[in-house]
Amino acid sequence: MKRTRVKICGITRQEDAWAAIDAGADALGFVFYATSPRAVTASQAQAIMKTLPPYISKVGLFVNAAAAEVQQVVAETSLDCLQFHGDEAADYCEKFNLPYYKAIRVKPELNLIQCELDFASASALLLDTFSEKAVGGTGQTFDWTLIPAGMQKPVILAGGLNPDNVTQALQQVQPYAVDVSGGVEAQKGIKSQEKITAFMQLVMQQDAIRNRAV
Ligand SMILES: O=C(O)c1ccccc1NCC(=O)[C@H](O)[C@H](O)COP(=O)(O)O
Repeated sequence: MKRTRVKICGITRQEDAWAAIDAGADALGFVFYATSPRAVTASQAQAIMKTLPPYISKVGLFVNAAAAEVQQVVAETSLDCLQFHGDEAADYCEKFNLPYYKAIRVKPELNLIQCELDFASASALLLDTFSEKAVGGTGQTFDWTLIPAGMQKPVILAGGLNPDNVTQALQQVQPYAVDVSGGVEAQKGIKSQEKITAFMQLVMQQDAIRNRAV
């Protein structure tokens, strides 16, 4: 029985965290990147994290942050995992004694098999949309045919997913997990309970169809 994991990223409010958990999400993302409209401080994030039940993964997102900044956030929060969304190298990502995902902003000329080798220590690769305008949270999809068959690491599909396109994404890519932020928002930084629920139901529906077929 296969199940697609779901991370809801860009959590800024306790009620949004709980809307995601109640709908069945596996992981919550907290953005520690000051220029993002979804940015939280360590103390804001920890105030939310301490209300969460067990078995929900708390992921801290950083973009080219100084190592000391990451260390401080790790010390002040109960993060389970780190997500590096900038140009970080593997030896930097490995410094923090926590599992990490490396976000790769996909472009046609990029060799994703080489990325898996470059980030051999990563728990997963998170494939997101490349944009000149923003490092992440673009709300735009990328060309999923650029993902090669036979990737060895778990693939977390991100970038512009929403209730209108997640079914097609799951059918086409069959990723280990999907990651969504803007597609389940009412406005930037504020999640919509209805959109989260719709998104989760579609993922579960697709999993049920896939499991019936095998
Ligand atoms: O959300 C942001 O503002 C952000 C800023 C800088 C780097 C990454 C950022 N977000 C990444 C995510 O929320 C997700 O991991 C993923 O990229 C999905 O975003 P979206 O396209 O909005 O679904």
